[in-house]
Amino acid sequence: MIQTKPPIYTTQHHYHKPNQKTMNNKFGMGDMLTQLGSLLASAMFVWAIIQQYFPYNIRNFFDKYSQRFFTYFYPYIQITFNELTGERFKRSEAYAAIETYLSKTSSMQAKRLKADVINNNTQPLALSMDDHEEVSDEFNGVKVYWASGKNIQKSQTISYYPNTDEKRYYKLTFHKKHRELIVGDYLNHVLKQGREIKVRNRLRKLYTNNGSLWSHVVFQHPASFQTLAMDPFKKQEIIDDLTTFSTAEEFYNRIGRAWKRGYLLYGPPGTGKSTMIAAMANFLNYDIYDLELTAVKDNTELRRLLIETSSKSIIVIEDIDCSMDLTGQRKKDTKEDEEESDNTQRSKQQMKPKENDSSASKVTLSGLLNFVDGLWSACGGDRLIVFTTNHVEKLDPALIRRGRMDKHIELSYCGFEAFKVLARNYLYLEDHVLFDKVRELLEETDMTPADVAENLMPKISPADPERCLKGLIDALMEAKEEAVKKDVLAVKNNDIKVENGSNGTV
Ligand SMILES: Nc1ncnc2c1ncn2[C@@H]1O[C@H](COP(=O)(O)OP(=O)(O)OP(=O)(O)O)[C@@H](O)[C@H]1O
Ligand SMILES: [Mg+2]
Repeated sequence: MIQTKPPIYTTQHHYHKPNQKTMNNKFGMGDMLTQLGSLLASAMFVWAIIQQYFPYNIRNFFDKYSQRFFTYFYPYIQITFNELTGERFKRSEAYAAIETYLSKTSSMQAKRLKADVINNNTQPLALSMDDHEEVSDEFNGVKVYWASGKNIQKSQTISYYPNTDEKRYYKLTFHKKHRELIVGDYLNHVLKQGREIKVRNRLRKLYTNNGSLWSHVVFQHPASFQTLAMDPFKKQEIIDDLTTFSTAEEFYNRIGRAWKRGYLLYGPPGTGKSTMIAAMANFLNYDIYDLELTAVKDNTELRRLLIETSSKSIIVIEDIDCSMDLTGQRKKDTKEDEEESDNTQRSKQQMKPKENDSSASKVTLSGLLNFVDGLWSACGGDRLIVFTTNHVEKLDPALIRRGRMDKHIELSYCGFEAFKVLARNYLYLEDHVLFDKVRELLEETDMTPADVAENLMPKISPADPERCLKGLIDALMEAKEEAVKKDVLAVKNNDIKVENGSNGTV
């Protein structure tokens, strides 16, 4: 319920007195309180005069004793939260949380507001009540009052420019009979809510490491689970898993496990692994730390980097199989692997430093494992770690066992359900006569969502959905023919090898 009432303020010091009528009704003190009210009013008048005309130290003296006098009769408790705290006058976290918490109430109740732009216009204006405004709030049926104010101390030095020291504060007023509730549950609620809103409103960051240093840019990726093309049941399962994880702090505490979760995303290039990470970050409102392992000198540097990551973040290691020499097995098979891998994979390998390169990373598998379930787990707060790979079979089982990588998600070639998401996103199409043909071809051919998306991309303006679908069908038929040709060739090669006495293995 909203209720505003004019605050009573003196010119420099501000004293809040809740509405007299409300007090009478509420506490039934009748005439006695009316008289007390006029006594208080006269005292405040005298006080205002003192504030205006007396030197600072005399004012201070009167302040001290008048405060004691008021407190004696006053049935309300007041708590002040100053903006600046500590020796270095850092901005108080409590003040910031209260400001954020009161933003919504202030925008509805206060008559004078301050506005600020947050997040480079990506969010609505942040409103807070101006100095000397007051709003009310309710918690478990108990009404409390928040007033904003500032103390001004005139500078002692003489300067051409007016130099004042403004100390802002929020003052919380409530009846003393609710002391326990307000000081305990209510203030916890205010601080928690305030922090949560702040996290929601903050600019998220994408960190990348240059050697042992993180640098960041603002993370603004439009990917979302809505636009991610994949099987809807699988998608929902991932969303539920993320939601459960992000709200399970108490659960993790209770079972004595660090609040972390590992995801392994695997699948061919262009199936949406990186897109899914962006969608996860947007869904959870987390920062992303994109860790380039090849740029990390050794395990010590890795440790330092990881300890610096903040909570509510996703730590990503892309193409984990190419990032380091994870297993002896892989080293042995390198030659064969390269023959097997497709062009994209090969180019990824080429971008990584050579094994005998002296500047190559000396991060080891055990260093990484230590971080996944050792050191890293000791840093408080919720963190997700996501590994991606095109070749899950090459990873050391120790790295991806449950507990380290809790959830293994395969992102694969485009199915019909995934195609429908892309058709909706790219062409605003829910259904079309050509959909049946697309379904049939998708079942017979492997095409990545990236390729399907490229074919659905309108090439002319305004978009012609039928033309795009026909273009996709042509591409799918072409891919099907290619695949058939490849199969025929492979069978032929095999036959030749068998004729020549080879056992046909490659
Ligand atoms: N499942 C998908 N849903 C929506 N768009 C997708 C999907 N998969 C791929 N795309 C589109 O294809 C592009 C490439 O996808 P992405 O980079 O996520 O693939 P990847 O699996 O990370 O590939 P790589 O293994 O090469 O890193 C994206 O920009 C996105 O537009
Ligand atoms: Mg990728």
